[in-house]
Amino acid sequence: MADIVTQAAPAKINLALHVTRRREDGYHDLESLIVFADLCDELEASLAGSDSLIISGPFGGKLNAEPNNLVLRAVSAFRARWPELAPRGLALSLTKNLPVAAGIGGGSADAAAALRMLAGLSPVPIAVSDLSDLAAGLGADVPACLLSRPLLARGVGEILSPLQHFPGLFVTLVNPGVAVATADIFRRLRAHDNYPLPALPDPLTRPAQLGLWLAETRNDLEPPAIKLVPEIGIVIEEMAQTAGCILARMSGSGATVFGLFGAEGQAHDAAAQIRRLHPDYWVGTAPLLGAGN
Ligand SMILES: C[C@@](CO)(OP(=O)(O)O)[C@H](O)COP(=O)(O)OP(=O)(O)OC[C@H]1O[C@@H](n2ccc(N)nc2=O)[C@H](O)[C@@H]1O
Ligand SMILES: Nc1ncnc2c1ncn2[C@@H]1O[C@H](COP(=O)(O)OP(=O)(O)O)[C@@H](O)[C@H]1O
Repeated sequence: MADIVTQAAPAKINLALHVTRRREDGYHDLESLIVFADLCDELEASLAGSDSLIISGPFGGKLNAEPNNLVLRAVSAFRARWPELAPRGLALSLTKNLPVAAGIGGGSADAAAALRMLAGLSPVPIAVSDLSDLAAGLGADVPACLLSRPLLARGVGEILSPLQHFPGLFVTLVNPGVAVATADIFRRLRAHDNYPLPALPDPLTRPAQLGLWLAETRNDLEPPAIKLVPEIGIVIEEMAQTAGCILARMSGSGATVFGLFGAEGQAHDAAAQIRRLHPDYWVGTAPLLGAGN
């Protein structure tokens, strides 16, 4: 093995999210168009006698390197499944660039990055598809994060259909600095039986096709989240008014809001505008990862 291995953990964005059913187990069936932005946490590791984790970066202070950290949970789950294929210990270092409990799946992306890293270190090949059930056991978003490419997610997030085509687009992400617990938003959700997503254009290659489709969709978690954190609604309105914005919406259970743009310059201008209005908010801009990833 190289002395140090690295894995990027890209931010997840729910471009559309319809909640279609509340299940007996308390979870909800969803239909979601999920994409990933080239804005990432970074996971690094080197071989060691036992596992350890240090956390740094802009949001490192929001997390503890305790056994319930999703990176360590992913390593434990992998080792329990394939004891003979996992290294004896890993000295892990996580650079936390993404806000925590923000609806962009940072923790899920970190867990998925840890699983991909361990699969890559295994002396016997392990396909990403072999990691899916381990991933689902760590969180509803982890299977999607394993793939980190545009996809449709169904069930609680474990039934995945990767898209073969996706237009080149840019996002501006804005987080008002309020952590939102996913379970809290599902608990506040009143309408559980919403209509499913409309069929996607096939092939989906042009931004205009996607824009028309998105106009027919929603994020069903947005109303309860705005009730809890009114800043979300304000940022959505501000983002929607920026030049070239194809869609302004909340991702996941919030509180991060995204603006979708066809041109990088438009996404940067929107970011600058939001930063002027809210100098204390986290604002990021990036291209979306394509279907070829
Ligand atoms: C809502 C979504 C949309 O992508 O994203 P986030 O806002 O968390 O980023 C995901 O479904 C979240 O995935 P993830 O964050 O991995 O969720 P989990 O840890 O498995 O679940 C946290 C809690 O959310 C609720 N939950 C989650 C997923 C789901 N389909 N139905 C639910 O009711 C459950 O109460 C669960 O206890
Ligand atoms: N490595 C990690 N990064 C972020 N959150 C983590 C991590 N490990 C555990 N968590 C916990 O997981 C929860 C969800 O975090 P996150 O994935 O950032 O939010 P969301 O699912 O809303 O996008 C938080 O309460 C956080 O404390």
